Amino acid sequence: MAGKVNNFAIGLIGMGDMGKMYANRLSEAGWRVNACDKEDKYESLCEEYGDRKNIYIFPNGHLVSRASDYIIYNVEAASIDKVAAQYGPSTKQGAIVGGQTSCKAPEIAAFEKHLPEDVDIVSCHSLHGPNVDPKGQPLVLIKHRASQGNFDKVEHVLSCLGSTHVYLSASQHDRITADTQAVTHAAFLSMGKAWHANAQFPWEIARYVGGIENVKINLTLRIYSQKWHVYAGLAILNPYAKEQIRQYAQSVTDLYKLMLGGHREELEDRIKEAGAKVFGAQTWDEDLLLKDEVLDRFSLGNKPSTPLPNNHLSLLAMVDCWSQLGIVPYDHMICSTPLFRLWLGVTEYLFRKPALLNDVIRIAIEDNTFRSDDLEFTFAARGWSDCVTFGDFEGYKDRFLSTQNFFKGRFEDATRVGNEMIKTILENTQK
Ligand SMILES: NC(=O)C1=CN([C@@H]2O[C@H](COP(=O)(O)OP(=O)(O)OC[C@H]3O[C@@H](n4cnc5c(N)ncnc54)[C@H](OP(=O)(O)O)[C@@H]3O)[C@@H](O)[C@H]2O)C=CC1
Ligand SMILES: O=C(O)C(=O)Cc1ccc(O)cc1
Repeated sequence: MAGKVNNFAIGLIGMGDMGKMYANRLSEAGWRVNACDKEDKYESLCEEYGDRKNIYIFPNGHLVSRASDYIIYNVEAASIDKVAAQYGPSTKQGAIVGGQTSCKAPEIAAFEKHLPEDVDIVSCHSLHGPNVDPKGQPLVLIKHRASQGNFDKVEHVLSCLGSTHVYLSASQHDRITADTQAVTHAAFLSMGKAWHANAQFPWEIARYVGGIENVKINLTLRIYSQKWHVYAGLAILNPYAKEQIRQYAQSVTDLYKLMLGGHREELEDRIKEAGAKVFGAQTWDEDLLLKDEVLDRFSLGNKPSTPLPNNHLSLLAMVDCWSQLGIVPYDHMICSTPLFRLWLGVTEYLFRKPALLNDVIRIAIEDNTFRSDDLEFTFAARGWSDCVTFGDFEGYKDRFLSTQNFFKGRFEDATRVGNEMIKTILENTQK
């Protein structure tokens, strides 16, 4: 398909972080973009985009929908039903509609319910945040109700992002992202909650500085510096996420009890069995995915001469969780976010160094110093799991915002250091 399809206009409903990223990229590629957010943002969006070539701001989604050939909803996952009900019936005849929300079950249900029958449905999901270069990152494309011609048009339009296209059904998408995203976030959210509960800034404590601790700290702060609704939406609304997050909390609890009870043999067997199930079939490259010299560079604090030991409950539980659910995380690489790749990288780091893993198991049994930290981590994992199981958006929001507030003084530093870290590690791991 050559160039732009005759006067084919893209509509964007929702001009938050992701909507703006799409608007900028698509307009730069030469597409006409009709965009809106809520009516009260009309003036400020007109000011921001007034002299931008190819971007036309409208007061609301009715006006965007009737003037556009391919409309992408970029709103909060929890609002998709309401917003599609509002603007769906105004969709131009024969147009294509899609959503870019992180969870597809509610999005597809909303489109089926509210869109006229002559409208095709092709959804998408960029598996990265708004400040990451989309080039080479996975972009899921879902041909839910569409002619091949219309699907090809969508693919042609979105090719300007330079992402790697992944073709899935809505339910395959939700199953995979429950693991790559929802469980990964649950682990980091729990670390943040536990540090907060113990009033610790982890970069100030010897136990938490250096090596893989830097990854944990930087990624935790990165998540807490973002919008709560993104994380709440993709966990609470994903039909598969409840089970996976529940298993993570169960694995944390089981391992913590084995540590508390001093059951060394049982702990060791369970961890090593889990490791064999998850990593056993891997043929490793010569190099570790992550290296100490690299990881040590990205600290928010000063590295102490003798860092204190750590039993890495959060990592052991992740591998146990994958093992209990029969998940091989490498099978999900097609849908991996940068965060997931780093999380898998640190678990791999631990499990590929037998001496380190043995040491971690020994510390877990013998060293009582961190029982209170681990207790808070266990409570936190259970708390997030309960929120998700009960569909408790308000509880999720309160839990998220209180810890966001605790860490907020360091978000600027953490984002700077975290961006550098992610860039360096991902460059190293893509070689
Ligand atoms: N942030 C990320 O890393 C990623 C997010 N996503 C998904 O993309 C979607 C958007 O996320 P993101 O851009 O980060 O979130 P934002 O909160 O930044 O953007 C959502 C925007 O939609 C607006 N909106 C809500 N209702 C309407 C309406 N009726 N008409 C027009 N606009 C409306 C919101 O306004 P208001 O704030 O006033 O409600 C807000 O400006 C979410 O579903 C998210 O899950 C996907 C990939 C990555
Ligand atoms: O990498 C992650 O997991 C993030 O936190 C960024 C993110 C958030 C929501 C998405 O739907 C996709 C990516």
